[in-house]
Amino acid sequence: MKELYQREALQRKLLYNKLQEMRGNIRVFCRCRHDNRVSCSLEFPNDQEVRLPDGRKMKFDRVFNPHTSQEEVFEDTKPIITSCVDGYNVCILAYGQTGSGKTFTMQGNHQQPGVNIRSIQELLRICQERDNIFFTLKASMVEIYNDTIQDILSHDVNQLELRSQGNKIHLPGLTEMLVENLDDINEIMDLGEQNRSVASTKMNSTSSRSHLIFMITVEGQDKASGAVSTGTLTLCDLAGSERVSKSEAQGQRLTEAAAINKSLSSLGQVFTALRTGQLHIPYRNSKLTHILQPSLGGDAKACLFVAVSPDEAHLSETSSTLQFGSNARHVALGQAKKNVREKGPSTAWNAQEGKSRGSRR
Ligand SMILES: Nc1ncnc2c1ncn2[C@@H]1O[C@H](COP(=O)(O)OP(=O)(O)OP(=O)(O)O)[C@@H](O)[C@H]1O
Repeated sequence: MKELYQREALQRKLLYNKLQEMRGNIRVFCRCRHDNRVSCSLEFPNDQEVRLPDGRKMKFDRVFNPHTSQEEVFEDTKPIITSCVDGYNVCILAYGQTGSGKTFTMQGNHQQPGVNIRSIQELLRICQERDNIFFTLKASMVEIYNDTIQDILSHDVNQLELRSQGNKIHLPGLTEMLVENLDDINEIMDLGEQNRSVASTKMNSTSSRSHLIFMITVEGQDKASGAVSTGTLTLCDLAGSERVSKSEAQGQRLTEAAAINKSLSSLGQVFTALRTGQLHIPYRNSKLTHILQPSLGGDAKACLFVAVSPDEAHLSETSSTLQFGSNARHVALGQAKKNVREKGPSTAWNAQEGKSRGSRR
């Protein structure tokens, strides 16, 4: 009986995912962080609902309670992420107030790696498995601080200008690093972390006051047909979403908070415009939404993590974070399209060309 129920539940879940995929809905996952210093103010009646102390229930595509492991979180995200190997643009965003577990979910730590590292590992595994295709993985990392974009993998942490052409965006001078194995991943992560802390010290700020965007481009050339597919995975750890009035910010902190609020509300406006089918989508209202345009612009797949604290003291932020996620669930990007070119010279670097580090776009 139990087995039958589990099979049916799995079947329902697969059908639901298929339907969401056809509509192109943004998948929204809610994760409540673990914190043994406080008792949890939220309840989790099942794996799709969260109940607030006032009795309100919010529904998401998946709810992860404070005891959910990094492995379990990744398992549910994996199918979306790995579709970039087939030429889709995929975007994963983490939204929530400071300290709610966004960085833990995305970056994690050495013992409990998060979505970022697990994603590249999984992409490398799939690329190795498909031996009829030459794959090239390249990684870039940028930080958006006070509406300026900084290249976190360049040694002098260059400031970058954003150029756009239709739905495409370009960041001339952006550092791209070739990823071939686990050592490359660790090297890139370490360099990013080091440069990020140098940059934030220079700016007298903390890294949680900026948005971190990690991009992985997967280019594959079919050895037989020559067709080339290009997929991009954009992993975005957003700055904390708390309100200025609550943080009582002044001076530089106030400027930072205002830039964060502006960019996060631009993100909300983009979601609203997409949800209500407006002709004009205001991507250019902030660097954050502008850089994310190809990932939210109609032919991509997107997944939003809303991270919340279990602490009763943060209930009002928790409630507004959950509301943000709930609104995003109704955003339909349209059915995702693959980026595949028939035959043609690949820009993919294959093994014979050797390793090109720190090459530029
Ligand atoms: N699910 C979890 N299990 C165990 N510890 C967690 C979990 N989520 C977060 N933490 C811990 O809580 C602390 C704050 O988390 P984290 O830095 O990820 O928050 P954040 O939302 O990214 O904050 P900020 O906006 O300041 O960057 C960290 O010490 C982190 O290790």
